[in-house]
Amino acid sequence: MTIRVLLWGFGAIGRQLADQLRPERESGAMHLTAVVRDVEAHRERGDHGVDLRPGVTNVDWQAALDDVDLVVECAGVSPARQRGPDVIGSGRVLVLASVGALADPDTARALLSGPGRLWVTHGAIGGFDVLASAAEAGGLDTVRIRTRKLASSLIRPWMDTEQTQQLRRLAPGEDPVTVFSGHPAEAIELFPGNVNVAVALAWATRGGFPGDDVEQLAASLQRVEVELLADPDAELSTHEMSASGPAGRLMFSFESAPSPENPKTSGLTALSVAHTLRIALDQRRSVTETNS
Ligand SMILES: NC(=O)C1=CN([C@@H]2O[C@H](COP(=O)(O)OP(=O)(O)OC[C@H]3O[C@@H](n4cnc5c(N)ncnc54)[C@H](OP(=O)(O)O)[C@@H]3O)[C@@H](O)[C@H]2O)C=CC1
Ligand SMILES: O=C([O-])CC(=O)C(=O)O
Repeated sequence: MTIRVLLWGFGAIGRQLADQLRPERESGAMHLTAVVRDVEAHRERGDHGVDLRPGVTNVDWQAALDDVDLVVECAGVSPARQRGPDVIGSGRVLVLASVGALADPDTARALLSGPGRLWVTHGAIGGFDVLASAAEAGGLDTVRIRTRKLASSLIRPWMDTEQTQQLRRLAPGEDPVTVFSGHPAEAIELFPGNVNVAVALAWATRGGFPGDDVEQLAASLQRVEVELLADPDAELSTHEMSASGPAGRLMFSFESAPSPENPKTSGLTALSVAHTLRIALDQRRSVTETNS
């Protein structure tokens, strides 16, 4: 049986993901379709073995959804908030790359309340098994993440001229500039393409029992502390995480090669999405077999 997967977002992550899924595509186990805003422009860039179809209007979107079994979001926090609840509402599985969408409590509630199933990717970072185990046992008091990226990738339209110039002029060898310090929900509003990892960390360390997810996540988003640095020497995106409490002191450091197509995004993200998608498919298969 061929599983029909919809890629929602066909940029750096979507294209790298399509390449990662080559074995499934070539064996006929999976068929990939991507909804894009400009089919011709994407065709010129190469389709990576994926069918391209327009995804501009609600009608396009609904038709695409009707034709697939499972959706992989790699479009951005704002589109994930806008259409993610429809995917879950349709009863389909949704694999989420823009984990920052969960920082909004209404979106989190909609994405977690079914009837579809949400899979949250670990994205550009990891170590979530041990962090989740410690958090579930009440073993963490502090959870921190410090992310360093190239200054040019952190310039945002809302910055004033002075801040924009400061980031533009930051030269190799100079001290990094802190562009954000606070909690993930505020960070993701300001830097939606850069700190999904911080919301993913809050999700992983929410603790509690299944069923309390939205409330636990809200508390966890208040506990996680985020620092985002514009670093002129950050050739690789780096994420340093630390957590401490009765469980001990846990430290993780990630220096990830950039995505082949988008230097802002760590290449590990698409690998995480491929891994999560394969787990989701495996689980779906075993449920189908049990029910048949
Ligand atoms: N969890 C994690 O660790 C990480 C998560 N991310 C998340 O993944 C997202 C995608 O990253 P990346 O692939 O590098 O980004 P890109 O900018 O390379 O690609 C984004 C794609 O999404 C499409 N898109 C954007 N807005 C919409 C919309 N409103 N409706 C439909 N399609 C849309 C774009 O379409 P078009 O081609 O038409 O412009 C493009 O194809 C990021 O925005 C971020 O939220 C990223 C890095 C790490
Ligand atoms: O790719 C990365 O290094 C992390 C990132 O952009 C995000 O979390 O949004």
